[in-house]
Amino acid sequence: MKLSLLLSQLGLSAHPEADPEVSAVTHNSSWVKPGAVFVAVRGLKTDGHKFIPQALEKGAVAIVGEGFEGDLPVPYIKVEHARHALADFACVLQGHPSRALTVVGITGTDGKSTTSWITYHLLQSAGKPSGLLSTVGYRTPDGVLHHFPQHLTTPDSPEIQSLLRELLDAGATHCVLETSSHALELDRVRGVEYGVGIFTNLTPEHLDFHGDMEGYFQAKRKLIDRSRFAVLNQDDPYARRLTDHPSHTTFGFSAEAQWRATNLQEEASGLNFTVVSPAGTFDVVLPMIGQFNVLNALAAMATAHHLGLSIPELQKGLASFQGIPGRMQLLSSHPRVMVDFAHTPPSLEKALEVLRPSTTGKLWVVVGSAGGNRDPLKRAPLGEVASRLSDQAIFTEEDCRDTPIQEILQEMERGASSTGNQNYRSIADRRTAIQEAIHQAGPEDTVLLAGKGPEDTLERASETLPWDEVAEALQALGTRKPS
Ligand SMILES: CC(=O)N[C@H]1[C@@H](OP(=O)(O)OP(=O)(O)OC[C@H]2O[C@@H](n3ccc(=O)[nH]c3=O)[C@H](O)[C@@H]2O)O[C@H](CO)[C@@H](O)[C@@H]1O[C@H](C)C(=O)N[C@@H](C)C(=O)N[C@H](CCC(=O)O)C(=O)O
Ligand SMILES: Nc1ncnc2c1ncn2[C@@H]1O[C@H](COP(=O)(O)OP(=O)(O)OP(=O)(O)O)[C@@H](O)[C@H]1O
Repeated sequence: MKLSLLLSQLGLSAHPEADPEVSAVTHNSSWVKPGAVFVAVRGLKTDGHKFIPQALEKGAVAIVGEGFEGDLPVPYIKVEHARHALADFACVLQGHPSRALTVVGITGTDGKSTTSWITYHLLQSAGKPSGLLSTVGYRTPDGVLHHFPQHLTTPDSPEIQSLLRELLDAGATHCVLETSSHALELDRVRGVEYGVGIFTNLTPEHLDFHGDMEGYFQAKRKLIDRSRFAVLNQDDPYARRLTDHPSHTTFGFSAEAQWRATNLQEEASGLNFTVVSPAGTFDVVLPMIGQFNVLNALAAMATAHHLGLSIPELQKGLASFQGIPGRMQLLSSHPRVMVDFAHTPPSLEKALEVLRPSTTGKLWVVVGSAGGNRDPLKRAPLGEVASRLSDQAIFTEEDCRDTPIQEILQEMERGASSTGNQNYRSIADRRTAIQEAIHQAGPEDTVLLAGKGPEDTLERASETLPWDEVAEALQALGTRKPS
């Protein structure tokens, strides 16, 4: 697109001296490719204007900024708000893809990824070709999971707009977009037109960035304010403040919620409950662990119903949900084997606490701690949590890198010994440790394989081995003696 056309679509005046062809826009000088417009953003750590020379060296054909003194060999466009300009340029370059998609935005402190994945699955399984952008990666309508080069929940506006374009071109009619408070505050989603906005909950997090809870709430509420339809958690006091939205529904356990769950039963194979809703009263099965997932499922169902799914489609979709790769992923029921990426003491604690109530037999955990310079102080606390909250803990390798594995295992055992329990041992080889746990577990036991989750490598000394935790677990289940 010619720069003059781009500028005219944005209501900015053209530059008579040159009219280059523009192929992309970016705020990061190191990502500039020939033909790109570089937008200099005054950031929290540094000022993008300092990197204009680097952007020019890399082939930028125009510069956008809030104030630059000096001569430039390419057109310079002065704007009041560089982050707005970044998003606006990206929307125009990609042809405003969100206008042709039904976009579902999901925000909240917890449950964004899970709710996003369930919503995507419900839409897909009802035949609505959909895309998904979440912390875990993005999925195209063919179901393939791709990973972002950056590890952000919601990437920057040029990446969002080009992904929405990619999804539209791949035939998507709907897109589920996990929308972080950082993205809302930093205008990464400016120009995205949301059909539905879901608010899961709000508890203290990221207060260094947002200042206080009110600032955090005000950032999150932007999603709801700009969505045509809102899906709000009736059980959450912050979400309840948004019920003045002119077109909304609510979900929760409380009696006032329009979409509510009753008769909840948590079994080894998952959650069974009855949904009472404006669409009707019906039973559902969700193959997930953790009662908070009932709320995530209710939000996803309320959204999918608003977008036209019938009760049988909701029931069928929920029952066939396979979880998020490596996040409390349920692989079998007897014994119940779960793969989860929990690799810090608090996340391991939470995972074991979630599994305990629905474990009728023993609770096993296989867990390691990374080597190299990766947080050596967490090794003993991980051992302590594993021993305190499980019945049988097996300590093993987890990317030990150049640290001798025995050193890591001794630290984990030292932490475990502080509980006074005798319920732990170490098996250095991860494959053997997984086999041992799965082979020894009784049919009513739960085995949590923690720490690796969806990672695809295992780093051992100077070697990087290919690794697939789910495949390892399935292999061990396949060689288990029938019980
Ligand atoms: C705190 C935060 O969100 N920071 C974001 C912010 O960065 P910033 O303003 O500090 O940027 P800066 O480092 O000061 O640099 C200023 C400008 O100079 C540019 N620059 C800098 C260096 C250089 O060599 N060349 C260059 O062009 C930068 O690209 C930037 O445009 O603006 C950047 C551009 O939009 C973002 O990429 C960056 O996200 C950083 C990478 C980040 O880690 N963010 C995390 C905290 C985040 O956003 N997390 C949320 C949610 C997490 C959750 O819910 O758990 C997420 O959506 O992932
Ligand atoms: N609705 C919920 N309410 C409270 N806690 C939840 C809820 N859903 C999930 N959790 C907890 O939060 C953890 C993270 O869930 P999820 O990945 O869905 O959240 P998230 O907001 O997307 O976070 P992230 O962006 O890090 O993925 C889960 O492992 C679970 O322990």
